[in-house]
This record gives sequence, structure tokens and C-alpha cells, in this order.
Amino acid sequence: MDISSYARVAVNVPAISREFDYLIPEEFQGKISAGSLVEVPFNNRLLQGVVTRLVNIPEVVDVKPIISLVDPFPVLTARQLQLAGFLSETTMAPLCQCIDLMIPPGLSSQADTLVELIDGNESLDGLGQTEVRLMKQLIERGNLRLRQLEAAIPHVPLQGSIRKLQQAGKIKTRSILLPPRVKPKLIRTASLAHPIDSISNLKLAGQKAEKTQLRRQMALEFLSNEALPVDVTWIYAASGCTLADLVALQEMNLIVLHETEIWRDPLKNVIPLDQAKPVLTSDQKTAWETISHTLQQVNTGVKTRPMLLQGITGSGKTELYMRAVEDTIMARRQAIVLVPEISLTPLAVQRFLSRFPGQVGLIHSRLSPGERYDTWRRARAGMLPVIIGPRSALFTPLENIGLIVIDECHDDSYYQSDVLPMYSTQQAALKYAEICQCALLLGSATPDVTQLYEVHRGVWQHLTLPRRVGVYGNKTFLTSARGEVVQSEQSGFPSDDAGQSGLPHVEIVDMREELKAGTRSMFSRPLQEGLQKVLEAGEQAILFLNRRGTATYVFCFDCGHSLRCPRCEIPLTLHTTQDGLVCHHCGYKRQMPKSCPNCGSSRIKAFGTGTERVEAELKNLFPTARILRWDSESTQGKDSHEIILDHFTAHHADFLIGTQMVSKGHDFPLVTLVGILLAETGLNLPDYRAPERTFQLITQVAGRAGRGERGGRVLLQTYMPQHYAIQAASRHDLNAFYEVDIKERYRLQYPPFIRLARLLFQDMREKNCQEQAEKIRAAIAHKIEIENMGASSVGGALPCFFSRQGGYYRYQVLLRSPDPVRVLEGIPLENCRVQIDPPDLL
Ligand SMILES: Nc1ncnc2c1ncn2[C@@H]1O[C@H](COP(=O)(O)OP(=O)(O)OP(=O)(O)O)[C@@H](O)[C@H]1O
Ligand SMILES: [Zn+2]
Repeated sequence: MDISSYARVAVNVPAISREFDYLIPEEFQGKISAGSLVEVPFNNRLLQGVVTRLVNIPEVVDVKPIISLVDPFPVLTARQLQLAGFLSETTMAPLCQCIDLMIPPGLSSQADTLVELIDGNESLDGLGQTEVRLMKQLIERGNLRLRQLEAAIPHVPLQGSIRKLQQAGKIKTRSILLPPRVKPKLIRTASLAHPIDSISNLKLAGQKAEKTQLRRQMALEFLSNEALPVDVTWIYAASGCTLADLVALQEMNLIVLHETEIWRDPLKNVIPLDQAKPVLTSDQKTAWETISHTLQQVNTGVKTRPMLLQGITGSGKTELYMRAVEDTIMARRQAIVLVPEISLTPLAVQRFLSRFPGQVGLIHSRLSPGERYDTWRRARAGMLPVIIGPRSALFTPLENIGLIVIDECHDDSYYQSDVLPMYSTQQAALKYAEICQCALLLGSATPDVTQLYEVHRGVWQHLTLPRRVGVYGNKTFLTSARGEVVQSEQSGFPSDDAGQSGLPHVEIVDMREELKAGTRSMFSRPLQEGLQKVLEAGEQAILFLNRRGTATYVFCFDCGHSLRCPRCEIPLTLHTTQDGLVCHHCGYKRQMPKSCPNCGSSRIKAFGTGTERVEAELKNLFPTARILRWDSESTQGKDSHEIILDHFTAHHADFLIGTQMVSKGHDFPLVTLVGILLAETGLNLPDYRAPERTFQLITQVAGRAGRGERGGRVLLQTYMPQHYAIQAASRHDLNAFYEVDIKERYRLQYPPFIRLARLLFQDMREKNCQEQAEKIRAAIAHKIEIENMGASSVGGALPCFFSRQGGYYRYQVLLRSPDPVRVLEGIPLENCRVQIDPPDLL
């Protein structure tokens, strides 16, 4: 390691986006390098930070020394530092927050303020209400940290009161840095220092009682039968001795005490599945040739194009991921497999664990900080060649990554949109694959339009699995997307048997016809009949409701026409407060019409429904059916996802009513019917991705039917049967959907033909919110004008579709630009959150 005397440090304070130079004191020379986690003084405070590089000549003359090194090994690899820099530049988030993604929670600590009483006996006379509450806390509980005070006195700003008390000489404050919350877990072990011939003759207790002598002898005897160091608790149990006895024996040079590190392994109790490695189907073989070739190339240092694996549900994508991981391990490199949400994909994870026992590290939101820390350290130590987890797993410290897999690459959870940095996992992975010179494999049954566009432009490689794998007994056959058997892979297999198994048949039920025929229920006649049959046959059904779209759009119950903005063609939203319809993109407003502009019917209404209503009505129709509801309300508790999944899989319920969650990759062999209630709800959200999401959801949900021998069907109820997203989804036809949608995006200039940035404003007072948004909108418009950025344009400062959240008003400003970061650079963006390439505009 080269010895530089100074280190450039990104301090862990989000408000400070630049880095600072520090002196490396003698004692840390050679121990600190890029990626080291250190403590440094900063404006009379103590802060944590990560060394981004070593420097020979500092930027300023007066450099302060680094105080301590938090972890003896670097917490970030050089490649991770590069990735953090990229994220910071492309998302406009502070570097320290991008670095923070890569440090396990609990290891990094932020500064806090310690508040101390100067004299506990002072009177509280003349103090304000908040000051009195503060003083009482300190008198009762002693010195407290600011965060503790904030927890004790919630919803009240304390800074001002603390300043007043300080000026009155009643309290003092100082900055502190909390110790890390996680540490390696150590156990104490002991072994004999050397063989001992006659233990019973040793005098082991000095002047002490015979009992002590006996205990110590027994401990030595126990150890004399052990070849390796033993956990001290075993010695205690076997001999009745105490730690004091062992320490005494160590002082007599008879035994040696050690501290041995143990790993907290969340997977040690997982039971592997018994699954042999199958022979690849012919479709899988074709795809595998490309994957295997790409892996060979990256392993010899050749740059490769990302691969998009487009395979229908149940076509064997996971098997190909596992093969790719296997090859990567053989090449002595590591693999990261990203999945949307572990609790919703337990089966896929189990398959990996069984295929690679002892080699997989699982990142999971429900790991304890200790387990997470240990998984992270084992990965850093090179002990885990495979990491599986949600988007954050991309940031596991691995030295030599050969493969990154993004499963269900269309999933929303791959964009971090709630906290900084607001980043797209796909963009991060693309960059990281370039930095690490590794292969990138994205897989989905329903890739995004922007992802398919990369294939069409030839930037990504395209692999397809158009047919389901069906395995009954030893027989393997393939069925096409339409459900007919196209190829029997083993001789003598009667193809007729399988006619009902590929992807399920989808029937569209036109709800306008149902209305005309007098059905007042949300369940059409075919759906009611289907559910009845399922009950009679002892099978199961899933009822899917797209909850996100059930808000407040307006449409005609007779012709299905929904009211849209004449300028952006996005559905108008009814605001009961303003008693009018609003476009959330351009601000267009109109009154609620008395009759449908399309057919003149007066039955034009706002629409909404919920899972509770579905459940109530279903109970009414089928009083004996066992019904399970799976939505965000019914899954509040820990493990509730697993409980519901297990319950349904074990056939403890006949019908499962669910929202988005039921679309994920579960296997329910008894499900022969999937009912989609109101397929179009999502289509009416004011978002350019609404058709895409609707198509994806319907296709994924439909993929849950017919996974077993009994086959299955899907009933798709809709008032908009002619819409291209619904038509294409009913035929499982992604290409047809893409062809229409990409043209629409071109026509209306949406991604991939332009990039978007969304600036979000939140405030308790609507007026402030609007003013802040307006101010920044004007600044952006000004910059576009004076710098001649003709290809960029900024929209109005408008309320979001979800116009209030948790008591806050929400406004947004939308920027369209080939390079949104360049437009936004230099504009003061303090009061807003910036989403570059946002996943939605709601
Ligand atoms: N070549 C094969 N021979 C036999 N069975 C296979 C083969 N490949 C995969 N399978 C089995 O077929 C089923 C579906 O495969 P897999 O889960 O890999 O598909 P997928 O495309 O990942 O599915 P999903 O849509 O659920 O993500 C699994 O039970 C798997 O074990
Ligand atoms: Zn509009």
C-alpha cells in the first residue's frame, strides 16, 4: 500500500456535499486507504466519514488529523466508490448518502447532540411550556441526546427552546458520535496450554477451599479430552466452574482463553429443497448458448452487451439464472441476484439456497442488524460467492463480481423513490457491470417498454423463452403461449393430455353487456358460474383487484368512455373539493359533465371500489366459501405474507382476494381460475406508464392460473374491452402491446424518446407548496431560455395525482430533457426532492 499522509473524506452529513482533506496520523499510516470508515473532527463536532482517496498534497493548509479508524478493513471497495460517485452525479443526491447505501445499517453512525443540565435544582419559573417539558425530562432522566428528547417530546420543534435554555445558562450541549450499534459477535473458548499428565496432583486453588480445587480439576479434565478450543459455556456446564476459575487457570499457564468470532447466519436453519438439476428444454438451451458465451467473454475481459431474458411465467428463467451463477462460481467470481421482494418470492430463493448450499448470502429487510452486518462481512471476506436480495443487495462488498442478475426486472421496487438517493437499480447495475466488467442478465415475463426498446435498438441482447415448462411425472413438454402443445420433448408422450396446461386461456367479459343484461353485481355471470364450478370441484380461485387505480376517475357506464385531457390524453381526476375535473400533467380543468360526451348517456360517474367490498359481496354470493384477503391491511404483522401464502397453498381457503401482491411469482397448483375485476382501473391513472403497468399486471396475474395439471382459465372483466393494453394482455402478446405503446410514446414524446425529471414539493400549507414549486419552475424555465436548451421543456407547478399524503400537500414540476441533470445543475433545489427518470408521475 502506498503511504500518503492525507486522506480525502466524504463526511456523513447530507447537507455537506463536498469532501474534505484530513491528516493521517502516524498510528494509522498504512492502515487507512480508499474505502476506510473513519472518525474526523468537523466544526467542533465529531463525524463519521469514508475516505474516498489518499492525497499527497491537501487542498487546504490547516488540516486536522483523523481521530480514529472505525473498522480495520475498508468498508467499500474501489469499484463501489466509483459506483457511489456515479450515483451521486446522476441522481443529484449527496455523495455521503450514496456511500451510506453500501455500509450496513448499524455500522455507520450519525452525529447527535448531548444535552446536559448545568444545575438540576434551578427553578422552572418564567420558562415557556416547551422549555419546562425539556427541563423536566432532563431532571428526571439525566443527560439526554437530542434524538431521545425528540422521541420524548414528539411533534414539537426543540431547537429554539434548547437555544433559549442554553442562553439562560440552564443547560449546555455538545456534539457526540454514537458508537456503532453492531459489532462482531465473539464467543470465549478455552483449550489446554499444554498436555498435563496428572491433573489430580496439581495444586489448583492456592489457599482456597477444596470445592474450588475440585471444580478446576474437572475443568482441566474436560479440556484434556478436547482437541480443539471449546466454548466456555460447555466447560461451565461440565465442571461447574466459573470464568474466574478459568482466568486463574490461565494465570497458572495451564490453559489458554481465546476469543473466537462466530457468524450470525440467518440461513442456518433453512431446509433445502430436494431438486435435481434438470435437463434444459430446447428453448432454454438456445438462450443458454448466448448466456454461456457472454459469461465466457466477460471472464476473458471482453466487454459484453446486457442480456434481456424475456420468458413467460413458468418458462424456466430461474433455472437459467442458476446455471449462470454456477458458471460464475466456477470462474472464481461472484454473482449478485436481485429479486423484487424476498417475502413475496420465497420459492425462488429456496431454489438458490438448495442449488448452492453454504454459498449464498441472503439480504433481507427482516434480518437483524447483527445478521445483516455478518452477512455483509462474510461477503467482504470472500466467503459468499452468491448474494440474493432486493435492490440494496447490489451494494454488497464483493471483490470480483462476474454476474449481476435482475429478476422480474420490470418491478417497481427497483426504483428507490422514498429516500435519497432516488435511484434506478437498472441504471446502477448497468454502470456497475461496466465498472466490474461483468455480465448483466435481466429477466421478466413482461419487460418494460424502455427495456424492449434497448433490444430493438440493438444495445441489449435478446433471449426468449416463449413456452411454459410442464413437468408431470418424468415427462417434460412445452406448451405455447396460446396453450397448445407445440413440442413433446420425450417420445411417447401423448400431446392431447397437455392441451389444457400452457398459459391459461383468457376470456374478456364486457361489463357494459353485463350491465345491459341487468347484472348489478361486480361479479359478472361468467365469473359467478366459474367460481361456483371451482367450489364444486374442490379447486381454488384468485380474484384480483388493481387497487391503485380505484381512486377517482370518471367514466361512462354505458359506453366505457373515460374523460381525458384534450391536451395530454391522460385521464382527468375528479376532485370533490374543487368540484371539477383536473389534468395532473398540464393543469387543464373542466366541470363534471352531465352526460357522456361520447354516447350521451347520463350514467357517467366517478368510480371506486375496494377489496373489502369485494369480500363482502363474495361472501354474499357464496356463503359457504372460505375466503382469504391479501392486501396491505391484512399483511401488517411480521410474517403475515408467509402465513397467507401457506394458508392458501395448503388449501385452507377456496378464494383469495388480492391486490398487486398476487401477481408475484407464486406457484398455486390448485388455482384453476383467476378473475380480474375491472382490468382497466389502472389505465385511468394520469401517467404515461398506465397502459404498460396494466398490461404487466394482467399478464402476471393471469400467469398464476393453470400452474398445475388441471390447467386453468382467466376471466378478465372490463368496461374497456377494446383498449390495446387489455387486448394484448388477453392474448399474452407482449410484442403487440409494445408495437402500439412505443408509437404512443413517440407521438407524445415520453421515455425512451426523452428523459424526465420530477421535482416533488411537500408542505403542510398548500400555498407554500405551490409557491416553492412555482419558484423553481421559473428558475428552470429561465435557465432553459438563457442557455438555449431548446430540446428541454418544463411543465407547470401542479398538484400531484396523490395530492395529499400524511397531512402534506404535494406539488410537482416535470422536466423533459435529453439530459435533465445538466438542466438542473446550479439551480437551488433545497426544498424539493428530485427524481431523475421517475418510475411514475403520480
Ligand atoms: N429444463 C427443465 N426441465 C424440467 N423442469 C424445469 C426445467 N426448467 C425449469 N423447470 C421447472 O419448471 C418450473 C418453472 O420454472 P422456473 O420457475 O424456472 O420458471 P420461471 O420462468 O422462473 O417462472 P416464474 O414465471 O414463476 O418466474 C419450476 O418448477 C422448475 O423447477
Ligand atoms: Zn392535460
